[in-house]
Amino acid sequence: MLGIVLCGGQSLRMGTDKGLLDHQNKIWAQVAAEKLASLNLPVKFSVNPSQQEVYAAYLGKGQLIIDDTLLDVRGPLLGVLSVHLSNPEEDLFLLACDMLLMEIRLMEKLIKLFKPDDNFESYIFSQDSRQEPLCGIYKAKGLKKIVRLLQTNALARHSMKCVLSNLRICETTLESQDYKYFGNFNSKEDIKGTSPDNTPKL
Ligand SMILES: Nc1nc2c(ncn2[C@@H]2O[C@H](COP(=O)(O)OP(=O)(O)OP(=O)(O)O)[C@@H](O)[C@H]2O)c(=O)[nH]1
Repeated sequence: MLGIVLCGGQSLRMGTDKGLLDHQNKIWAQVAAEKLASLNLPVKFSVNPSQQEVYAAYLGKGQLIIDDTLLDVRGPLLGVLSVHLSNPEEDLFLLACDMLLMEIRLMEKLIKLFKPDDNFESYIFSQDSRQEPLCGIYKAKGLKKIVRLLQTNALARHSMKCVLSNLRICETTLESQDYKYFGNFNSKEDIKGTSPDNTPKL
């Protein structure tokens, strides 16, 4: 299984590339990578073509998987499918670079549930029946199915939500006290609202 830090977004609400923001002297992309690495996963970073140079300078070119601009999708799904097409046999553990509060113990729960040969194609959390697609496991066999749906124009919407609706999901309901770890930071306002312990520096 590969650990994938998704950092290829436009960061329009933040106004500056979220993955490169500083948190306790590390860039957000690295903070997420360390969480994945602590699960003993090799880690790569999913970025868009315009980010290639700057991310290579921080992380090394070999660490990056660049979005495939020929795919007719956008957003996180573009990152996920680009990673899948360049690593078609790998199951993926995705983590968005802006989920700074994610706890490793929660990610470990998904790893413990994961069985390479069971029937499930994805392992995710949900809160109040809202699924959390950007911290979760996606099996290669499920992503192959999504690519097939896309190629035959049968993926109704090009969103992670729609991806999940087409996969056999092992869904774990979060305890309410764990909801806060799924918060993500999209704007400078979001960052201001964090507790002193978790305040990322800009
Ligand atoms: N590789 C890749 N990752 C993406 C893409 N779009 C979004 N992501 C990642 O998916 C996660 C969720 O993205 P959003 O916060 O919804 O979008 P964003 O583009 O980062 O931010 P906004 O422009 O403010 O919407 C983040 O970790 C993004 O870096 C994309 O086109 N390619």
